[in-house]
Amino acid sequence: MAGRIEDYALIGDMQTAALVSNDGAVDWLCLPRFDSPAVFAGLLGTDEHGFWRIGPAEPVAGPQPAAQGPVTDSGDVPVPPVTAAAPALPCDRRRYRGDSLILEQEWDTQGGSVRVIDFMPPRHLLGTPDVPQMIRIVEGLKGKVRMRSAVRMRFSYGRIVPWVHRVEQPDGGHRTVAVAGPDSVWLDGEAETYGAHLTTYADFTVDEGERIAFGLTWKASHEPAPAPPEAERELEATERFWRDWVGQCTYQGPYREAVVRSLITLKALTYAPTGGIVAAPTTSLPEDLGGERNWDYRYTWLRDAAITLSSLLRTGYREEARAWREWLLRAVAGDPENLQIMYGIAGERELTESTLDWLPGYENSLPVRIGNGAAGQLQLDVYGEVVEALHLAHMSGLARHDHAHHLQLKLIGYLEEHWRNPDEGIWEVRGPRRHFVHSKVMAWVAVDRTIKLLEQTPAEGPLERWKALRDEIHRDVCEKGYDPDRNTFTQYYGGKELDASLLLIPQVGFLPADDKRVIGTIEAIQRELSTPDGFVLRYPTHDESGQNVDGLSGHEGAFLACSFWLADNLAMIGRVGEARELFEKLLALRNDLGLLAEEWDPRAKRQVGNFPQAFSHVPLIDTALRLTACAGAYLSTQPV
Ligand SMILES: OC[C@H]1O[C@H](O[C@H]2O[C@H](CO)[C@@H](O)[C@H](O)[C@H]2O)[C@H](O)[C@@H](O)[C@@H]1O
Repeated sequence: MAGRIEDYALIGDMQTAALVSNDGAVDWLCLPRFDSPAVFAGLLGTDEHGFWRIGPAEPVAGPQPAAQGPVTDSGDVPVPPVTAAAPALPCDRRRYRGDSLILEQEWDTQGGSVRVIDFMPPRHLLGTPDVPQMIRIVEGLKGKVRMRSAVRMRFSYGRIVPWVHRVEQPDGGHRTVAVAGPDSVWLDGEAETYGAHLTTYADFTVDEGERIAFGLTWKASHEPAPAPPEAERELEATERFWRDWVGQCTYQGPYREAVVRSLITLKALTYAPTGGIVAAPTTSLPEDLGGERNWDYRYTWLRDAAITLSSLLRTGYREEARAWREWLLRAVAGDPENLQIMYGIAGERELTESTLDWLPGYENSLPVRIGNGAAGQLQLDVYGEVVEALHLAHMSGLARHDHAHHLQLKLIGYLEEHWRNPDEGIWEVRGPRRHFVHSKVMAWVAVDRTIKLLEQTPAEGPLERWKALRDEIHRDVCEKGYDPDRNTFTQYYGGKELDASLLLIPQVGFLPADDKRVIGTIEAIQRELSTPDGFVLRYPTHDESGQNVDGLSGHEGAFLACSFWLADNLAMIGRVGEARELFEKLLALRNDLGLLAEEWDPRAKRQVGNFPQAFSHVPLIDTALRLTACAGAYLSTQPV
């Protein structure tokens, strides 16, 4: 059974990622890409939908839970029956190894102590870019510990039981292959395996100082068998890769641990071959436990990717920005009329939404969706976010790119014609299109940054006309999107509702932070959209009569990005103590490994939504930079 969302750790190779529970189970793994069907989908169902657990097969140290089974007359503890797949014992400690994506989980048992080291070597290190691997090394720390590995592969998101057979190995290693349709998955290990209950087991004992490795490799099923992984060599190379990557970080402030973990997480969400960035590596982790607010995030949203790039640029990472700019130019090639708000990680446009009806869902949250219908929406803010990212890339010294320049001018040409239209807005609301204030503000950003570009470079463009356009949008928002009676901007023109995306108004420079309308909006959001803990909802999901306003049933949690934006705004208006307090409360919501989902359920006191989520880690970094700058401690030359 799947654990709480915060029980999971992320490992990945920058082409796909796995979630590993604190009981040693890999409950989510899509192969070979982030958006491929999962081979382990236990996260969205049960063990029947696939998992790979490695953990102790003997009682843990200390008082025993009832389910451990009797001790025999001889004093031996029986190996648990194979029907139980493997005992699921939460580890006693876990951490990432230094600043890396290498996970270490440790258990203390009656026989001793053991560590399981999990990682996915970045594929360019392997020289076989199309062949993902996951490696798990069991290390004896103390005494002698009986262990069990249980692998249940279920291809096609838990639906297909593959053909599994053992393959003789000349060197005495143990190899099993599972095949179904286009996929083959190869399990290598130094321990002998046996099959039972459509599961592959290995029971073994690890002594102090001993290391026993397992590897799982995906290959297209029509191709020759892959070489077994060289676990220790790949561990070393993976550790070196992350050490070198983190070494480029320019941030040295007081929140370094949180910032670095967020940066590593963002890097893990990038798809290395193309420069695309997924919003999260999961689908359908619910925003409302047991509800229908379940979405597939394994795609590249222009919005999420653009803000991710801004954070990476601000902390010294230029290569990712260059790669994403190339991705963007390929993905959006063509008429700006056809711009989508999101694409596949290689720029695919067809992201048709469907449901996987055989999966019971995470804690019965149905439906489980793949694809995302939001791909067909109109979200005008995206133009602002993309142009802002291109602008920042330019300001950070990334070499001018003629196509990027041309694209930017084309986007403004499109906006000039369309900014007056209603849209679905930043929150992708599945209700009627509206004149969302945030969308108009971001249209202003797009025009503003393009004017700055034209002023700074010898490029051609209708500068005066666009200056007039910029003024017109500004006037329109201030007239129609601001409620003078309540001294606050509103969610949409003529509406009364608030929206946390309005917190971006001072951040993007639409109005200065000390403008009374900005301060009024911040205070109104604090009053009307805050949870009792002081976190922030994106918008009210219900009107005064209790009706849902976003086309969906149920409630959602506090939106973590918006809560960071509030902290950021408070710092901008000089309420730095309050900002710091809120920021630190938000940091405390991270799991023990520093990871954040999309939302926080203030009633259940649990993380909810897809995990880990770029849209949460980006504002964490941005607010950390802001607070550090407020303290005068951020000495980098990067813009904040
Ligand atoms: O809640 C409704 C919408 O939720 C998802 O969108 C959210 O996630 C996106 C990716 O991080 C983000 O860009 C967007 O601003 C969020 O609202 C979902 O993908 C949508 O289909 C859904 O309508």
